[in-house]
Amino acid sequence: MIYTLGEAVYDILFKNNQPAASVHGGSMYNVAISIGRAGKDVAFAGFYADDFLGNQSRLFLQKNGVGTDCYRPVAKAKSNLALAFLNAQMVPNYNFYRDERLNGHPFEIDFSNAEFLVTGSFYAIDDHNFGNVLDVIEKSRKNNVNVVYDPNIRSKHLDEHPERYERIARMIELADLVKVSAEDLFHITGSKSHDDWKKYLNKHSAQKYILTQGAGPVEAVFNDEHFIFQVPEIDVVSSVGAGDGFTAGFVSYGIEAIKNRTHFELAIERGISFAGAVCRSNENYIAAENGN
Ligand SMILES: Nc1ncnc2c1ncn2[C@@H]1O[C@H](COP(=O)(O)OP(=O)(O)O)[C@@H](O)[C@H]1O
Ligand SMILES: O=C(O)C[C@@H](O)[C@H](O)C(=O)COP(=O)(O)O
Repeated sequence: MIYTLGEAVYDILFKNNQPAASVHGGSMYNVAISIGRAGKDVAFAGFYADDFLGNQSRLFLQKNGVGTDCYRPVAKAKSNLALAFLNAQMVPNYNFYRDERLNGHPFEIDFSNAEFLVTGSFYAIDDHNFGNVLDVIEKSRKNNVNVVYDPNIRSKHLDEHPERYERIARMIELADLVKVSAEDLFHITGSKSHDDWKKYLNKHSAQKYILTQGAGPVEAVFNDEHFIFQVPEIDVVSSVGAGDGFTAGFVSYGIEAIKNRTHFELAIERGISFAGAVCRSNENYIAAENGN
């Protein structure tokens, strides 16, 4: 079983400044849907508003084979929204509208059958959620569940909040695998230099990490070994959820992905293939028929 933990956000996609599509989203929600569509055991842990969109988000998880026992309603809350303004390269710039009542709730997760816990994004470092997410990560580690962390940082989330940098560093230190994008590392380190990024990740003891760079190559480190993977050229319809698709492909490969170097490489190839499938549609996840 793979658990993904985070927030549901309803994404409204704008192209040429006009609404073009709307989909259930939120980084960890997207990861869960792709894994469910790939036919693997997965559950999403989080809290949804007990309104129309919130209830639709639960039904959509269930329809796609994602367990919802740890997805709990919050009475009187309103669903979170994100406006995603896509540029000519189909890369989003977000405006978020969040209801604070969805934050600050503790999780109850039974890790007895779990292989992976995947978490990250703003949700995990928010003032009201960080302690609860940290508790889940510590419990996962005690139960030998592999923790995958994706910071998924939008610049506005860090501005003038030094404590958030510390929280990201703490999560990196605790994770078994860090999946990070070039955009994340730029926001976290303030630098565009690969050397600075490596120093930062080493300083926080990231022994296994994967760096995605949009259309640029995927770079990965497995203990002391370094790998580079080219990404195929594609016609991008929407890159919202591309990184989440990558994570879904990687973890749905299976536990060997982070145990063994050869499987690590194969799982990255699978991640690239899932990410490409996500980019080719307006949805934030792979299409059900891409699931093998
Ligand atoms: N323009 C693109 N062309 C081809 N592949 C892409 C493109 N954008 C994203 N991808 C795929 O999605 C993966 C994750 O994209 P990236 O933009 O780095 O992450 P995120 O969505 O987290 O910002 C990339 O490694 C690549 O496989
Ligand atoms: O959670 C967010 O930050 C935005 C979401 O609404 C969006 O669905 C998303 O997570 C996209 O993530 P990506 O993989 O970094 O494109």
